[in-house]
Amino acid sequence: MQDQEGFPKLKNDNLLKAALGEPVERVPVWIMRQAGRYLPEFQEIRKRYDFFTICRTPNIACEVTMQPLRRFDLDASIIFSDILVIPQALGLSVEMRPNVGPVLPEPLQTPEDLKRLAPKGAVDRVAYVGEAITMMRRLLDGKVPLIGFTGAPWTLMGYMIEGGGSKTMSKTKSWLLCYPEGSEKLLAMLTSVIVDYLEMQVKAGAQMLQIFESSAEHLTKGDFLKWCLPYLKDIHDQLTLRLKEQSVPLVPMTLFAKGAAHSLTEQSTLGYDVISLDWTVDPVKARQEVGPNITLQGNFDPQDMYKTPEEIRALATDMVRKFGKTRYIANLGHGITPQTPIVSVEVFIDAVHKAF
Ligand SMILES: Cc1c2[nH]c(c1CCC(=O)O)Cc1[nH]c(c(CCC(=O)O)c1C)Cc1[nH]c(c(CCC(=O)O)c1C)Cc1[nH]c(c(C)c1CCC(=O)O)C2
Repeated sequence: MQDQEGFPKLKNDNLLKAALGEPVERVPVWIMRQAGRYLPEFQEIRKRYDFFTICRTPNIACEVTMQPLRRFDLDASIIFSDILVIPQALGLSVEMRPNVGPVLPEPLQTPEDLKRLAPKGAVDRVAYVGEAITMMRRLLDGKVPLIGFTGAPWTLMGYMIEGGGSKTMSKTKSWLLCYPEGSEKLLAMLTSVIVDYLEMQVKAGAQMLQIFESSAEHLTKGDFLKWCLPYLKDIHDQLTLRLKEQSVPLVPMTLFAKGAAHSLTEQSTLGYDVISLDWTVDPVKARQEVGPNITLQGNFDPQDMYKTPEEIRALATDMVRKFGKTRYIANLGHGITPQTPIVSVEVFIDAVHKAF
């Protein structure tokens, strides 16, 4: 592991400039889940290896991270991994079943089960993510910046209690109601491990960080403010403090709270440089709510990637012009879906770059 120094010089820094509000040569664009099942070359690798084997093997993780960069004129890379490596590091088993998604066969049932979790040493059990990040920085040779990421506490808590994805999150919501103290304890434990994990990623070479609160959409505004926001603030503040204490340069941080457009103003007070939006939010309205000093990211509807190239070009151009050239990073409003045509991605990226 090493500090940011000693890596190849960055050639395309539009992403980092946009995050910090500096002028850009072109609007930077990347795609959530850009390394994934819509790419035939990913499917090929996936036939040969189990999902978490790919995550745990730095040279395979790097190969997969590189795949979309070979095809597309992207302005960022994101290290190949998954948010569920943290529940795994805490001691829960997680399987990735093809066409089903993640399954945790022994989820947490009551706060008694918190005893089964091992926060001590958890970050050491995801050291392979740091190794992949360091290896990737060398392979990238400064082509584009490398983003590290984590799931946010509420989203991870949901998978750990539901035992997988859930349409309602009813078990997790009943924890909030029946075991408020146990819920707080779990969220605080996750926050602490996440701060260690992000610190490790920055030291390994991550040049920007994204926090995925993908399951915010299940909560009312009141519950989002109570069960997500304080932990998201802690993650930002504790990580910042920790890096400053060690004189490690800070990196821009992005918050993606899917379905939490009801609280954009509140999100903008947490200290994050970038707020990532899902597709339900109007760009102009989002800008009014967060003010001029936050960068916005998003928010093309992933389903619009199934429209014709002409329609995609028109919609993407319109989106980028509404957000404006500065303080903006183009992306989808959520992950790209498996059947998306490759040509849609090409047209989307080209439209972003040509919008101004
Ligand atoms: C909720 C969540 C997960 N994982 C992630 C989130 C937050 C983002 C979001 O909300 O989409 C984050 C994630 N997962 C993956 C990445 C890789 C980096 C990248 O963006 O290219 C990232 C950033 C790889 C992946 N993670 C997963 C795949 C597909 C797995 C396979 O090959 O079977 C990939 C490439 C599997 C996964 N992992 C997860 C689910 C629900 C699923 C199944 C659904 C799906 O496949 O899209 C948990």
